[in-house]
Amino acid sequence: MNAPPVLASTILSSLTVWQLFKRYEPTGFISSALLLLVVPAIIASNAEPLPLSTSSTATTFLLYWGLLITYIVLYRLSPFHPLAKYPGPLRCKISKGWMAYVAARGDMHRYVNQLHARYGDAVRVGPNELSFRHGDLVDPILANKELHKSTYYDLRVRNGVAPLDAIKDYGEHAARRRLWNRGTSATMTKIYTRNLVGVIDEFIQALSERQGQKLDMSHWLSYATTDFMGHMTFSTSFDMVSKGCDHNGLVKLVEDTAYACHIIGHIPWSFHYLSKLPGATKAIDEGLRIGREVARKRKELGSGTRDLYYYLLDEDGLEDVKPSEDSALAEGFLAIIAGAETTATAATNALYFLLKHPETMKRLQKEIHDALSATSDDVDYTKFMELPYLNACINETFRLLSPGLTGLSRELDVSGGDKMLGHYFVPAGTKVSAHLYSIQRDPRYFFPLPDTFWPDRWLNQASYTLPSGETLSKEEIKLKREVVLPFSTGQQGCAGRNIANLELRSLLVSLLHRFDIRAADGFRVDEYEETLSDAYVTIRKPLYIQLRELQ
Ligand code: HEM
Repeated sequence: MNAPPVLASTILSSLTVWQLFKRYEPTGFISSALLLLVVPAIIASNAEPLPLSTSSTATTFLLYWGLLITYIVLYRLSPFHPLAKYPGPLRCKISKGWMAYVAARGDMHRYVNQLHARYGDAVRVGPNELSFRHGDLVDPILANKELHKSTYYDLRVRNGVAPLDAIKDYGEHAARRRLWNRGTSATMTKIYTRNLVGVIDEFIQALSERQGQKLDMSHWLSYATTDFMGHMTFSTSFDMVSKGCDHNGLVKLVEDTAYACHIIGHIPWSFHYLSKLPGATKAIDEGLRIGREVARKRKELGSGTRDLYYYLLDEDGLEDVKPSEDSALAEGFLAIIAGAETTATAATNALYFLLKHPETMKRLQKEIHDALSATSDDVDYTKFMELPYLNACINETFRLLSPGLTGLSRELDVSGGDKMLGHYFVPAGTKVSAHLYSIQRDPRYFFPLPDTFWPDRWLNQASYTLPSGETLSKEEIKLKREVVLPFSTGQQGCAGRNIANLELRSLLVSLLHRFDIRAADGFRVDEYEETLSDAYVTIRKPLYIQLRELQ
């Protein structure tokens, strides 16, 4: 063998392997190792005896990998790529590595928003990925059974067992979702209210003992919501409120796991390799392990306890085929990550906006005081759902800062053919998302003051007075309610939305009824929003406040 044949076989085999990658996207460890390591090793071993530079092992490997990368980049930038006509930054078109980097920075919500401002309603945010900023595409993306959850969710799957939110097959999803629906029904929500009242009483008492101190409400709300999830789901207490700290590291663990999943989720195949490196995927493994452990402990309690896990384990025996132990355990971490931090974020975000707009806080407190003074001592928490200004403040909080800041990623099956989404042609195999953060601030749907916290827009009145004093008629106000979807929509929408809505209102009402709330001395309130980190769920930084009990 001499140099020209070695060069020719390297070019030929790298071309063939590139075609294989393009067509079948092999991500398994063995198939990838075979194509990326064994093929060049065979070429190199044939070339080894010759003292030519092209025949050295290192040169062959470098040439082979270099050629593969070149084909991939050239193809992704070429007019032959199926997404060639969609605009977007060069680095997004070349590799998802860039978006993984943006995810690591924590400001993907703002970055994609800027891309839409620059490139328009449809942006190519990855080599095979589109983001849409169009109100009419939200439902066709999130509630469309021709799309399924993208590979972004694959990291949640262990040994072939997926938690509910990572199940792609709609039939399988419906069967598992049935269990969740029983456990989060209206009847069960009423039963959980007892847990909620207990947690909130303890929470308010703990805060009351800390009046005048500088408190991080971001943390305290996590303690309350995590404790509630513990009682409601596993009949256990995580004791965070009573201890006044994240003593078991659960909140930190949820954040670390979400952050790691969010970065690696952009390049899911890399997980195979990273998981082989000591410590590289520790946060994800640990999160799933703890979730299973908590769930296993609950299972050992037996079927005498009627909590959410009672239904996830099908302890009432309503299913023909009982859920496997593995699938029930897989729901453990989902319950914690989906239920606790999301609600804590919603409540902290609402408080942040209220601190920024003290006149709104005052008006809301008046509504709450009037409502509560008209009721008996035994407060009916479900009544909080009917307070119009509270609902307006919560809707406005969700519009500007939903707890999930990123667009939820969906995928068009490779085998399902190309589709039209609105007037956009979307080739098979493309990942798509509706960028709610951008849509929910779009002046075409929310006018006036699309970027401003102005809850009045949600009230049903004949005319509206803006903070500037200007008056607008109802007809001049734009409010596209149906695109404010903090809980997503369709079959895969939030399973706990009723519970979350009740919990959120109960927390805010209890706080605002009992305390005068101010930003802690020296704390710049704006800092809170600037430091929010988008990790699929929001990772919050401190919101420092001081409380004084109202007489
Ligand atoms: C304000 C609080 C909450 C918000 C904003 C929220 C938001 C969401 C969103 C956007 C999804 C869809 C995720 C996706 O498609 O990737 C979701 C799914 C889910 N949520 Fe919530 N959630 C909240 C509270 C809760 C609570 C309290 C629970 C549990 C009781 C819960 C349980 C779930 C579950 C199980 C799913 C997966 C649903 C499925 O795949 O069918 N969530 N949530």
